[in-house]
Amino acid sequence: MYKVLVMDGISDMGIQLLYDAPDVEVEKKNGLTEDELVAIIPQYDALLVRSATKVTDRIMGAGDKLKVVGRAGVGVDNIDLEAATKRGIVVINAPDGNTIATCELTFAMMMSVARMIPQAYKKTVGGEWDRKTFVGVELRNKVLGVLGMGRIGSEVARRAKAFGMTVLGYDPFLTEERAEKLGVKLGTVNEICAQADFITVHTPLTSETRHMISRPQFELMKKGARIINCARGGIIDEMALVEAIDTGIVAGAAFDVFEQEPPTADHPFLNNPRIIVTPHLGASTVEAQENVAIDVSEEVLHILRDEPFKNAVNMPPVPANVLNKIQPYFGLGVKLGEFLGQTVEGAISEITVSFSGDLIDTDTSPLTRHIVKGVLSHQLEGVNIVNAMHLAKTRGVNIVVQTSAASQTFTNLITLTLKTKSGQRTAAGTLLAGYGERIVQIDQFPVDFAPAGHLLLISHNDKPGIIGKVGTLLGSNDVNIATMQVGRKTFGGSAIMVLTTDKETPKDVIKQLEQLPELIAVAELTL
Ligand SMILES: NC(=O)C1=CN([C@@H]2O[C@H](COP(=O)(O)OP(=O)(O)OC[C@H]3O[C@@H](n4cnc5c(N)ncnc54)[C@H](O)[C@@H]3O)[C@@H](O)[C@H]2O)C=CC1
Ligand SMILES: O=C(O)C(=O)COP(=O)(O)O
Repeated sequence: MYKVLVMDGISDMGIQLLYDAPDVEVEKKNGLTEDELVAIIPQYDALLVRSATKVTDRIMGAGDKLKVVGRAGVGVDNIDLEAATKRGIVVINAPDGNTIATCELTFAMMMSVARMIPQAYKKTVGGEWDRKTFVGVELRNKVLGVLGMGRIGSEVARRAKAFGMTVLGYDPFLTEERAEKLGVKLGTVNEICAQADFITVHTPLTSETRHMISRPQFELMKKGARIINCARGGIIDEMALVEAIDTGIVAGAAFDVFEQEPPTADHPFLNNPRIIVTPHLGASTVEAQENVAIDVSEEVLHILRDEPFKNAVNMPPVPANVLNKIQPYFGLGVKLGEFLGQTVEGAISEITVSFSGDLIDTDTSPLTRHIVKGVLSHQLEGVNIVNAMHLAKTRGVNIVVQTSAASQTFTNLITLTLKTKSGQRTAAGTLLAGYGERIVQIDQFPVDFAPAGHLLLISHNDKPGIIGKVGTLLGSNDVNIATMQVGRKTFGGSAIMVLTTDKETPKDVIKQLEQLPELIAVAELTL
């Protein structure tokens, strides 16, 4: 039974999938301190959060069983990604579910700041009928600057066109073509600051975007500019904004997010009549909360059940067309890695993976992760596809990936070579239509067996009677042979024997096998 801890008031409707899962037990908690989380996290396999819970290195370090941290939302700045990656914890988010909610809040904020609705409301309910103070501005014919043209920024730009606004956009990944499609003119941050009547930011908070709008940008702005931040506190320099309001450059600002959340009671935004604020409500709609919770629950279930999942924040994304092509090879990749990893002794200095046949024209890096995971899993605990490459790198293992011309014999072939101090070993595997995963080469010997169950890998000299001796010895020790494969290059030369047995061969039987004069080496492998 997997235990999932759900924090931060994630939508119950959205996580119904988890409640319904027969192999999952859900617990909901709120407002735990780091210490409290550290104390209880060892029981859980998955942790689900919104932005309130800071998922620190300490918490993940204590999460002995923790496989996945799910963020029911976009921003993962509250999760220590590096700490997760080094521990092999998958971090997933739900990037699409709250786009519209946040875009619509941005518009609500833009209109509120243009017409001073919150200020007018406050006076009116206070008994004052003040129609003079609240003369606003229209959006029509104004210039809107959008910094960050991703999901939310693009939706904001679309809607702004309907309001008759001219939209200027900045995003390092925005092509001229896409900008044209959206009806957006491209500009630099400074150009946009100089021309816009309204500026809204929709980037993540990174070292590049921190204080992207600060004193120098405010100095460029038109008198009367209005600023909106429904993305992340810190993208706009809060103190510089207050100054720009005091000096009359900025006429008004609307902030949903703060550099520190919640802000302290003496935060200068909280009693400034030109600044309106909300408590990080961008994603807070019934629809968005349901969407993000559904998305994250689906992915969490996949990860817990070891099923393929779409996207992880701490792993490069895999496009659907690539995934469709290489996913069938994941199992083979892991098995091949596990198989060969068990045949070598001592530290591995190099892992070489060579793809041929159907696998040459596609991005095979996700498959390489599976192979490396398989190789390392015999030597290291807790290795998975998230941390496999990281663990290999930190242990100084060189990973070489090659493609070779189409295989003559097989439609697809993965060849794996492991280098250690004492030499190198190679194995190749293929996915054979109708037969599934097969290992078809060990070192220089052709073989053909399914990489599963208990295996005995025997190197020997090709002499008459050797197969009988091995069979008799195993049989007399009650080890039943399920399949047997013998590979040799030349008559009477060195050869290899791969046996699958119905149960693990006891250590003392391996010792007896090793004493047969024709045998060079015996290895017991379990896959
Ligand atoms: N207030 C709230 O409750 C919510 C806030 N957000 C925040 O809104 C922001 C945007 O979210 P999405 O549009 O979903 O993300 P997204 O990833 O689709 O878009 C972000 C865009 O910012 C761009 N970008 C990155 N660095 C940049 C730079 N230096 N200058 C200009 N552009 C840059 C990226 O290229 C990308 O296109 C995120 O910070 C997210 O956490 C999202 C949902 C709710
Ligand atoms: O998705 C995001 O990035 C958000 O900021 C939403 O945060 P929340 O889930 O409402 O705490």
